Amino acid sequence: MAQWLIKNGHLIDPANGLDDVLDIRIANGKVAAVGKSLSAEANDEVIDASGLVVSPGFIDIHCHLREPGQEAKEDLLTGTASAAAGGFTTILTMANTRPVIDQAIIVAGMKHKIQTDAVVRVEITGAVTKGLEGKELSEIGDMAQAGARAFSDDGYYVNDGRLMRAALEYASMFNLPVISHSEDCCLVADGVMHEGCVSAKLGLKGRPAEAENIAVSREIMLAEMTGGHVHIAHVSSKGAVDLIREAKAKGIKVTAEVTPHHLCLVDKTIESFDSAFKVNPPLRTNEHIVALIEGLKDGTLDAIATDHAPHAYEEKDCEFNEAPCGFAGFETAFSVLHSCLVQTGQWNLQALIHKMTAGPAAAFDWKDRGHLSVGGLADLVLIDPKKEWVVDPHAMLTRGKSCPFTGMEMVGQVVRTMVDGKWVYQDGKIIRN
Ligand SMILES: NC(=O)N[C@@H](CC(=O)O)C(=O)O
Ligand SMILES: [Zn+2]
Repeated sequence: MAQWLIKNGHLIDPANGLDDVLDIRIANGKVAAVGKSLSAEANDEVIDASGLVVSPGFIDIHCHLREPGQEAKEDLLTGTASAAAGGFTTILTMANTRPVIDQAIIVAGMKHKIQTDAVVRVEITGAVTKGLEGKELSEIGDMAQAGARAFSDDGYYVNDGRLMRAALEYASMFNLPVISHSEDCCLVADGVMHEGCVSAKLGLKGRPAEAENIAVSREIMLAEMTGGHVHIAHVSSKGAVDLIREAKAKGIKVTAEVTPHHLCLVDKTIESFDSAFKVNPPLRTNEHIVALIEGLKDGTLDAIATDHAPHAYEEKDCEFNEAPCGFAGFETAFSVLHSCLVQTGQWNLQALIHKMTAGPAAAFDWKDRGHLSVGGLADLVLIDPKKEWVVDPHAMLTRGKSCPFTGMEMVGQVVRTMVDGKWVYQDGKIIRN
């Protein structure tokens, strides 16, 4: 197996408190050494990482790989290639597939397919309810035993509080989180964008922030009642941030994530009627963005998650009201946040890397990921923090070519990704080992 000595990079490993120019040696798929001026051993291939940032591989706890069943949108090959290009070495894929991942046998089938097709580590979410129908609990225990790492009906709120309570109780027996897509179904009904001045002006039906706040409060109360771990997906409202902050202070087991698009885009973009901006929960306003950034800074929000939700271009290429929600997110995530929040002085690179590595790992208690400890997994990325590029979805590896960041100028990009001690991505290309 190849051995690597990556020299002179700016190594940022928040879990280990490292932020310095350091060398790192990789051997046998593990981190063999981290330190100043390490000397190459026989068989080491030396990489000069001067000017580059070396980070633990990113962890995405919310994505949609569309397999099984919707391969026109994405599959394990294209989805994990896209993840590798974005610097993600572990991703958690959601259960809203066809068929829905709601039985142990489907989890097992996915695990098998992942072994042959995936270039990054893929973890699996099982559905909370059978067929995501919100009527009957799925076989949570069986799926946990088959290797599911979380449970979620993402795409839908589990409207029946009794089912959500039971899901939290069962999942907690396996120490696994239940991930909530928190939007009250009745309040969002057929809304297509954030409810506010812009939706009123455009005459489009709204999804109020209150729908999210109400949904989040129930989840917090059920987590307190059951002692289970609830994780709030794609937090987008100020009210939700406040509720989660309060719940954490009380010691309730709640964790939360925020997406790059909710941090960097507002509802006003929809004045173009471009369906690339259509997503659930919807893009909101600056007031919400300020609260989300505050939530990241004070630890209320544990992780950045992409909610990579690709659709075939033809599906998105239609009237705003008719278009499906969501878009690809892996290949823009780091660059968008680096350009939009770090370059503008609102945040710093160390904190951004923390929320993409140690943050998600700690939220889901994935102890072997999100750090570059000696003896640990060699999952890492090299980032060129100065690289300038323009977002062009047609140059991306995902099949989801509709992207709300199209044409935006970026500063900073992932240039190499290593999983398990092997390079899987370099300068625009996937390396299949
Ligand atoms: N976020 C979205 O707008 N869409 C997601 C579902 C989801 O995460 O809610 C999808 O699967 O397309
Ligand atoms: Zn969702």
